[in-house]
Amino acid sequence: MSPETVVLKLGGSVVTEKDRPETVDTAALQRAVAAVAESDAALVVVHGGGSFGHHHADEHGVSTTTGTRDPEGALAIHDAMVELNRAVVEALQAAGVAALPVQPLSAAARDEGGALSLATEPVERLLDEGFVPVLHGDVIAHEGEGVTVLSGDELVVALAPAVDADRVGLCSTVPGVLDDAGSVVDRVDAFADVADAVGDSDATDVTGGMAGKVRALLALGVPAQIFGPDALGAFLAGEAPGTTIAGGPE
Ligand SMILES: Nc1ncnc2c1ncn2[C@@H]1O[C@H](COP(=O)(O)OP(=O)(O)OP(=O)(O)O)[C@@H](O)[C@H]1O
Ligand SMILES: C=C(C)CCOP(=O)(O)O
Repeated sequence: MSPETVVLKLGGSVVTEKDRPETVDTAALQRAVAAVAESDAALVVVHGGGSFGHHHADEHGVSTTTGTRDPEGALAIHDAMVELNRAVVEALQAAGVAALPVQPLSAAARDEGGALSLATEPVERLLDEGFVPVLHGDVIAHEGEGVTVLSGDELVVALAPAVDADRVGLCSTVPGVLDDAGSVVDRVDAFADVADAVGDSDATDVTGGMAGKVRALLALGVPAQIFGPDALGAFLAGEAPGTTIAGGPE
């Protein structure tokens, strides 16, 4: 039987110290990498910005909808993400994972309405050839705006159908989507279920924190899990920890 295909996002808040500019959380990254190295799945890994991308994007006033035409600002955001990507890829390779970087700036764009197009063939082919493509949130060309931020959550939504993912997981610092009382919500079928509870990130974050994540995953055709770092091994072993975001048409 061929292994299942899994799209996994490692939250920037997991692999970096989100409140300290451009700082990798080496211990957390190592724990995540160790769990990934144990997995038999055909994996596509995506990681977020954490204290690398968000801090620069915020400084240059760039979000997923508001762009910049300042090439130096755009390069500063991109370079920070490439640096984090290199740290993730090197940590994965050191653990024996056949990781290779894929940079969205050269593979994705938005139209005037913000709709994303992503060239997924390189990712599909790398996967077929036994590699683990590692993509990252980035800046991408946006019609009428210059460049805007592309979040890792959007990448997950675009990649899952392209690679015919069996499962999708978002590993963040929280154990799942939390309700008003702070308990993990088992399942979300529509944004209205959690609209009052979900909000932005606690740290500098230009892509919408948990609210953005839930909205993005609801657009997906397969169920997705949101869970914390302690549950990464369980998710990769086939369990459904944290919150299930039901996906499919709302
Ligand atoms: N109801 C909620 N349940 C859980 N987290 C919430 C909720 N409302 C807001 N949040 C915030 O959303 C954050 C998770 O989103 P965030 O974008 O920071 O995660 P990430 O994907 O791990 O990081 P990055 O965006 O850097 O990749 C939590 O740390 C918390 O601060
Ligand atoms: C801030 C940048 C460049 C990437 C954001 O990706 P995210 O952390 O997945 O939302």
